[in-house]
Amino acid sequence: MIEVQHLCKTFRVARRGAGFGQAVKTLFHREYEEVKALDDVSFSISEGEMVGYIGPNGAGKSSTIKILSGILTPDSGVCSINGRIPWKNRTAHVKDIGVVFGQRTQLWWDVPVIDSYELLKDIYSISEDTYQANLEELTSLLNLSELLKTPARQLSLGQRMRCEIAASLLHSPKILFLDEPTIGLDAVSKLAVRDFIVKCNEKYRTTVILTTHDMQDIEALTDRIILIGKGKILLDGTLDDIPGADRGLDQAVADLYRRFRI
Ligand SMILES: Nc1ncnc2c1ncn2[C@@H]1O[C@H](COP(=O)(O)OP(=O)(O)OP(=O)(O)O)[C@@H](O)[C@H]1O
Repeated sequence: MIEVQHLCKTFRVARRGAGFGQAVKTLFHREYEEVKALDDVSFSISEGEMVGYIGPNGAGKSSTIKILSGILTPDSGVCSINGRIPWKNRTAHVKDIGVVFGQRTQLWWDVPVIDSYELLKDIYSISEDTYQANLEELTSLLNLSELLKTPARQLSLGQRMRCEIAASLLHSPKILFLDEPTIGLDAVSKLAVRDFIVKCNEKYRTTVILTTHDMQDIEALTDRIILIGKGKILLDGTLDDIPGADRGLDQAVADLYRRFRI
């Protein structure tokens, strides 16, 4: 279903020292540095799998998700999702996927959440029946009824995240990319969101790729983990493949990062 082979992505980043003198100098001579965000990344994911994509800050997780969702184009390598190349067949591809970026919003800031949902219904050409059924189910499972009439900018982070997750699922996507979906959620909301993701997977065989620093998300949601560090895949296996995982995943993952010097 998801086939990624030898993906590479390099960013060119401008560098300058601190201070006014350095700022003036860059007006005449700009220095650049190349950052290898992805360095020969390969993996494949089958339909219905729930995979935790983990790694330290700057490892390349979001870059991968952006390529898989068609937002970013790699420099080289192959990426095929349901037989499509995400960044080339974007219109067809976005109908198959749902994306939640914990740090970004897909809701229109100034309008009530329900108006954003209506817009998404038109954008994705969701039929009235499917829209109403999904909205009803998502509202009840994610406890949204009090929030739908509120503009996104007036929601707390956790309330907005619940609305974001619903927004990404209105069109019944086959694949869900979740980039830090429980960031800022209170304990009750975290459990509700995790529960909901498990239900989606069980009921609709939704494939889930989850990036998070929250190891409880990983324990609750995924059987398989892919570890990335400095743009390279370092481990692809189960939680049992992480030494010491049975004694606490946070410590075990921190030890793993140290062992790989990432
Ligand atoms: N648009 C960009 N321009 C320049 N460099 C970028 C850009 N996006 C990412 N990078 C760099 O690519 C590398 C990988 O970044 P990426 O966002 O994929 O990491 P991440 O694993 O998602 O990190 P985090 O856990 O902190 O979100 C980092 O060194 C980052 O600085």
